[in-house]
Amino acid sequence: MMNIEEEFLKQQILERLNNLTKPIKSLGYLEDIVLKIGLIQGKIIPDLPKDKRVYIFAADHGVAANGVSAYPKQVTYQMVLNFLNGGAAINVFSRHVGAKVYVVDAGIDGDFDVKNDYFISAKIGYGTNDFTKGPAMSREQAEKCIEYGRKIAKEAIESGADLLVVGDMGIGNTTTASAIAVSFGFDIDEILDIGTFIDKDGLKRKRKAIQKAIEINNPDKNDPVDVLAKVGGFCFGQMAGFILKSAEEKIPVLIDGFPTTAGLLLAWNMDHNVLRYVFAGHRSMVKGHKVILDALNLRPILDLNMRLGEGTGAVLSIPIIEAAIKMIGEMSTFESAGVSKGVDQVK
Ligand SMILES: Cc1cc2ncn([C@H]3O[C@H](COP(=O)(O)O)[C@@H](O)[C@H]3O)c2cc1C
Ligand SMILES: O=C(O)c1cccnc1
Repeated sequence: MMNIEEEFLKQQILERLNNLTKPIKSLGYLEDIVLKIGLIQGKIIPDLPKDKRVYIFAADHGVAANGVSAYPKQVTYQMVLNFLNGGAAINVFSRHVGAKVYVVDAGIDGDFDVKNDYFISAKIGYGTNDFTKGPAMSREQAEKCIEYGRKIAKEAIESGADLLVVGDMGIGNTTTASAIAVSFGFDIDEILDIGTFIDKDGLKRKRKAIQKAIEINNPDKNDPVDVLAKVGGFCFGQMAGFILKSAEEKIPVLIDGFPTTAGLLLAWNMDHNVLRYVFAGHRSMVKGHKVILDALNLRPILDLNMRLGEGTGAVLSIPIIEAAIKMIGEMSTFESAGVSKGVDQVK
């Protein structure tokens, strides 16, 4: 619900958009994007982001022991080193758009001996328990995840970040994300996907693991902390806390593919208001991604047949957001350019 000032600002933004030298609404979704950013910043002409950052929440999952991913668990650890060395897809794309890459150890099964300003140790444990055998973590750990995620967002914003991106890394992430989604009532048949390209048998094992997780843990869909504790992962809880805090501080936050959208699902179940600050950077190829985005009424900016994660799709959407901001700030109005308005616009 918008208050009177927000409603007034919205009208002012729409009036400016309609006075720019273009047919009414001809810039489509770009106009919606800049309206949302304007309402977030409380300005008709929003500022361009000056400090763009992606935070990759990395952790291991006990469920990976069930053969639910096409890759071995060690890849989580190895990819973190790759991120820190600047060699992953997210590094390349972030350099391209001028964003900084931060890596969070939310609970990887391994220790890091790195001193790097872009590495954040927020370890809750050495991977979660296998949730096909019992809860992934304790309720205390789940609460700690949310708290750590909030703290990471707080520190990011206090040190100047004005556009945040959520990224994920963790072998077994799409299984855990699916278990979270199914716990909240999504149909497994609409959600289940091959993730990093598992084969038919792997997909069967994945389905079984998700079903077993729900069956034996009985997560309470009205209690998001319970869902996180029973069938979640350390990185998912931290993503949720990060999104909640970003929204509280009125900083736009971009989600990426299926796993980060499961993080949003947890946050949304704690506070529906987060959606005013969240953008879906892209739609990934994972089947359930569209299903969840549609349920949240979030329209993705890009649709590039990607299925990677790390924040890659979201980071690539940043130039579109920037172009939308430049559009409202730099385009001439009909008056300033001496261009004739449409017949219906002339009163
Ligand atoms: C080399 C490599 C780099 C990645 N970067 C992101 N992911 C992505 O794949 C994982 C989830 O897929 P699943 O649920 O099938 O295990 C996550 O780590 C995700 O970020 C990667 C996966 C691999 C193998
Ligand atoms: O949707 C994603 O972002 C995704 C898909 C497959 C593996 N990891 C992430």
